[in-house]
Amino acid sequence: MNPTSDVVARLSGAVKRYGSLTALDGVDIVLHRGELLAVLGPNGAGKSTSISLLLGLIRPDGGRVELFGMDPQQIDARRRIGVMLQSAMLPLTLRVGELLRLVASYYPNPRPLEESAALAGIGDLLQRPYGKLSGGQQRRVQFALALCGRPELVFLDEPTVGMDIDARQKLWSAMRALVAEGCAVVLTTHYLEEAEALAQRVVVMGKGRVLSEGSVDALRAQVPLTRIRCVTDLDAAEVAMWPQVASAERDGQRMRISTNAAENVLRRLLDADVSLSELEVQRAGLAEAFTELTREETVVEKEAA
Ligand SMILES: Nc1ncnc2c1ncn2[C@@H]1O[C@H](COP(=O)(O)OP(=O)(O)OP(=O)(O)O)[C@@H](O)[C@H]1O
Repeated sequence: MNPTSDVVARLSGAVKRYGSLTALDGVDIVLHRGELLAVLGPNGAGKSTSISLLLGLIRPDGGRVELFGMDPQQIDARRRIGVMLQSAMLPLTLRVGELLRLVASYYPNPRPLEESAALAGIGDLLQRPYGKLSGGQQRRVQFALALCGRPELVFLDEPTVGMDIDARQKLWSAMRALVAEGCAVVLTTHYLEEAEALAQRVVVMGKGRVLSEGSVDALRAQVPLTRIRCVTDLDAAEVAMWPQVASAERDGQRMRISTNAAENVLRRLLDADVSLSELEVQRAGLAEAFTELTREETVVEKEAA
């Protein structure tokens, strides 16, 4: 277990209501020094609301919010964080270098401008007016602004939306570099492969609650399925009846099988069809675990209704 002194941010039983809508219904989230926590969940799950509470942008109707053990609205807590939200309202006429200098000046021990620019991959944009940049370039500048104060904790709310694959990969390496420095990162994303590639821990939210929390591996283990794909003449309906086969479907020449006992099913497949070819075996990923977790919530809701 991490000692309490390692905790950089915490929501305890956080409740937030908007009129009759309960956006957060008793949310517990703890973030430790130097870890990347991915917060996942469908639209409206409460991810941004949780971040807004931790940033002190809104106040909870119940529960507690702590940033470095302080109220998030305290300036001493705010000086230790960097933020990249979904919508940034930045002066369009300022040049990127000027923006970086301005934001860095709010912090007691900022990075040198060149270092921030290099980390975010915007060294060639410093002389350009912010308003003249493409959407993806503006996102990279916003990332540079989030890290220029040498923060101990960075909030990244869907940071790679609108980025091409190259820019996304670069941002991933920059996030890894931040974490390697000991910076904690809270990342919300709809790209599950992003969480899978970067996160030490994942929180899955749904309808204002935390549905599941743990390492990517632990989450994936909640769906202990393996996918088998191969070219075979076997009858899918027959294979679907085999013990430990969850499903078997035909997709043209190929068959797709889900199982929780891959070795046994593979042995039987190879025995049953000596001409079987193009075999692929893959563990279920975070995407499947996520779908399963958020689906269960719907089932529980139906049962409760
Ligand atoms: N200022 C507000 N006034 C009224 N309702 C709000 C407000 N902010 C959020 N909500 C509601 O609270 C719930 C949670 O919203 P939130 O933005 O936290 O979800 P999210 O998980 O970040 O979603 P997304 O993935 O779409 O960004 C939603 O039902 C949303 O409509």
